[in-house]
Amino acid sequence: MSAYQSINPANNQLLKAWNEHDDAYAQQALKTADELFHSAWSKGDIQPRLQVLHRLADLIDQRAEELATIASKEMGKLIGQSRGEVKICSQIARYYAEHAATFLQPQPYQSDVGDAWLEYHPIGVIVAVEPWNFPYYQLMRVLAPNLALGNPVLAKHANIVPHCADVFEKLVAEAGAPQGAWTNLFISTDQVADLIADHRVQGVALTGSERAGSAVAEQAGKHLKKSTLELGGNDVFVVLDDADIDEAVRQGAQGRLSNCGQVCTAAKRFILHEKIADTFMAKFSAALQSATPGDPLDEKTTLGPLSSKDARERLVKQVDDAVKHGARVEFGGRAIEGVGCYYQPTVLTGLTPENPAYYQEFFGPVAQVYVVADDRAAVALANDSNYGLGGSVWTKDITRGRKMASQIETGMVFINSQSDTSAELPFGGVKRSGYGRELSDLGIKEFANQKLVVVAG
Ligand SMILES: NC(=O)C1=CN([C@@H]2O[C@H](COP(=O)(O)OP(=O)(O)OC[C@H]3O[C@@H](n4cnc5c(N)ncnc54)[C@H](OP(=O)(O)O)[C@@H]3O)[C@@H](O)[C@H]2O)C=CC1
Ligand SMILES: CCCCCC(=O)O
Repeated sequence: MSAYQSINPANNQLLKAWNEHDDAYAQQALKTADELFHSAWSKGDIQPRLQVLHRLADLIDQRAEELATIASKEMGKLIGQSRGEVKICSQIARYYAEHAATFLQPQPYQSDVGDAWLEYHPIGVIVAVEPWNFPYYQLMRVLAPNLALGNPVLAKHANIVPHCADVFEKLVAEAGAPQGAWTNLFISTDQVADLIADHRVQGVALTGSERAGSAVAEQAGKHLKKSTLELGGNDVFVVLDDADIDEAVRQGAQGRLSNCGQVCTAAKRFILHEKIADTFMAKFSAALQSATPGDPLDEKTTLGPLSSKDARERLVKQVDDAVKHGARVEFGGRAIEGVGCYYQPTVLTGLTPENPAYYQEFFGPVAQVYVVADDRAAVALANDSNYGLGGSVWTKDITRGRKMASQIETGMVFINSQSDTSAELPFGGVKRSGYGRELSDLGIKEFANQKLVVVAG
């Protein structure tokens, strides 16, 4: 049976098994992509490439409901959230269509050596290895900047979202991109390693687990290829004593439950100032427990399933282990019996550094809650993590919030908002959350040859 299967996690029904691609197919895809890189498409005028992105954005807008429905059926995201993901994909495509030419303008450097400037050139074929949790957004974050720059991309998507992978490839072709600009490959991890080793591949972008990131980055490093990694996160949601409690509760519950908690930048560790902890917990608990499980395609559903049986089994074991090591379940803590991969909204307290779960990301509707006495303790707890992706701080005193944001060791911090993403904002982390930045002017330069040219004075 193929590794690539569309299975609806709301009812565990097999929708379709997709044929895997063999080595010959992957090699042909690489040959086509490399030939495209050496053509006028990649090295010539940027405008034809930007026109494709404009048309892609329009196509996505026109087919938004079809695309959203495919994603919700294949990985369980609530239909409204799938619509939101599709919308940001067209935003990203349009953003690079409108701004890439400016980002890639030669940048002058003042120098006594002579008249100096930096040029931005594509480097070649890029491999993209992407996860299921945002089945279109993760692909668009790589496609848009690299298509604008001129790097062809070979994409290996997660094996549980093949329909999303297939329809994305078809959309890019329908938007007018030549064959080789974006190729979806239903291949194995070994075949990914073979591609990374090939001299025609110049870089690899991965979003996913530390395990996958470590394996892919090792292969990239071994073959001296540039890589970017966007891995897990264990983001804090710090609520200080002067916070807007009701808004913090609304966004904290939304953040923990969105996409059934399967978001790398979701609020996961709730750090509450002791003066407001009881008030926040009462409202937060009510908000989490009010979530109603159901069919992700039903607008009334507020709690979808986890993405797969494996994802739920992992979460069940992870919470059970946390309890074995001393964590307290304030409520939830169990799989929801019945059809589908559902899990109860859960709050864990009493986690100490001696409990392995203290350092773990819960990729599901499971919140860790901590109470602290002051800002210093909040920062110390926030930074006691192997991850460094995002985080949010809630306070009416913006100076206080900015100070804390600067002290939290992550790649992104939001003040008075849950973590978010938008095409114009750099996205990425530090520590075991990976390296590199996607989106914004930074994302288009990660796989660019930033070439210095100097005319001697
Ligand atoms: N940062 C983020 O946005 C995300 C983070 N995660 C993290 O990953 C954890 C597990 O999720 P999971 O779905 O297993 O994510 P994985 O990391 O296993 O999958 C992400 C992608 O990497 C691929 N992959 C996995 N191992 C290798 C390898 N050795 N070489 C090449 N490609 C590889 C997967 O392919 P295949 O599907 O075929 O295995 C998939 O395309 C989550 O609990 C969460 O912590 C998960 C999703 C998104
Ligand atoms: C809306 C936030 C997107 C986060 C993408 C991720 O989980 O990697």
